[in-house]
Amino acid sequence: MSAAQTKATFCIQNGPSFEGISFGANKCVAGETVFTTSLVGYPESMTDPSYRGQILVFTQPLIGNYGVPSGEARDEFNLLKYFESPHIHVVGIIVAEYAYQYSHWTAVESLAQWCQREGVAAVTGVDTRELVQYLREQGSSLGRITLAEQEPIPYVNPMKTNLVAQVTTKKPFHVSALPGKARANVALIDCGVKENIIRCLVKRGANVTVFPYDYRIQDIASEFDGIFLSNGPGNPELCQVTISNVRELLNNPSYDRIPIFGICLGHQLLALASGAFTHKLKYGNRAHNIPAMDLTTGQCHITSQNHGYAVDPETLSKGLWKPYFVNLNDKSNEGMIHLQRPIFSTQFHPEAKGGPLDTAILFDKFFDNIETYQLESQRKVSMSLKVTHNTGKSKLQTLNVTKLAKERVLF
Ligand SMILES: NC(=O)CC[C@H](N)C(=O)O
Repeated sequence: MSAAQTKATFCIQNGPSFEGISFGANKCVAGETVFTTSLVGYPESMTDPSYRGQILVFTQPLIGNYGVPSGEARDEFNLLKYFESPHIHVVGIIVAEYAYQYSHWTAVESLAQWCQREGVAAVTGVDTRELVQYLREQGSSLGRITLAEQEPIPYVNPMKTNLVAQVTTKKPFHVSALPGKARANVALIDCGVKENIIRCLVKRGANVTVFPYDYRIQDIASEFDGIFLSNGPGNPELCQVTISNVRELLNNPSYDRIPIFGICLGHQLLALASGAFTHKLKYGNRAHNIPAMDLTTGQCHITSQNHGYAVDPETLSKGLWKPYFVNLNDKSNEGMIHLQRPIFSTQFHPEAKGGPLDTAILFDKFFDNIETYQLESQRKVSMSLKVTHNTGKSKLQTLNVTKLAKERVLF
């Protein structure tokens, strides 16, 4: 340890302590301790709003060796090219060995510089094997990082707060498909959406209007060809306002053909809105190689995951919903599908980032549902034209999307 290095202690509430060296912000932090077994993708995981308030332990022993790409870089849709949101959401990270030397053609700074700039604590030199064995035995636990001589701060349980309210866009915003490529208008309820989910929609030709998590989607759903429910942090049961909005949407017979797709928290909220239950998993599933079997085909897909809660499949309302995917490691629920309507959701992340892209086909399935819905709606309009000479108002007339912000509104 050089003179400039600061000692750090990572303590688990009612559990072991680990001594290490700080390479992040000069700050004590507390949160829920979770671990990921992913080998790559630390910039994506750390900027994923679903990790809000957590201390993330990487089981991959060497972290930081490819540095951190630019948070300014944008793609052709004006979406962040390398990050999943503009800022880091974990409060701290724990690694076995921080790579002080980094090298990658996209890197603009080191992981240490990035953590320091973003006010995120980071500790290296921890035996993450021992730590993860403890977490697997005891379950996700509260933890805190204390630096050198600083006073320890109290443990905090972020799962008791409405984290979604912190990460959602504060005002609606709009991301357009490329000129000449638009084929659908999708409303996205932002509970902490990852940039790549928006990209997966716009690159398939959706004009995406993103709404705050508490926006009354049931009042404007008729303006859209499909509804998307995003991923997000925390306990899904604390997101009551979204649950009750989605419930109203589901219960409104005039929307019974509208396609809905939910991912991770979106899946859990859809389940709760439909009357099912969720529960907290012992230590969650955070990895890029989790096998999930499609129960409609028997095919197994390797999936990217990051969640601490799961839907109880036995509580899905029989005759209306059925489980869609199952986790082949722990048999937990990985999705649900409506038996009559074009609605489905997954616990895993088909958009990946990081992780395998095997299940990206589910976005195509959503677009197939959208196309069918568009055809059905056109047929209805032409029938009502014959009967009532209705002018068939074009969609998105009442919502002036051109006036909306073009990226998430943070404050
Ligand atoms: N990635 C997510 O959307 C996570 C969902 C939820 N916060 C959970 O931990 O289960």
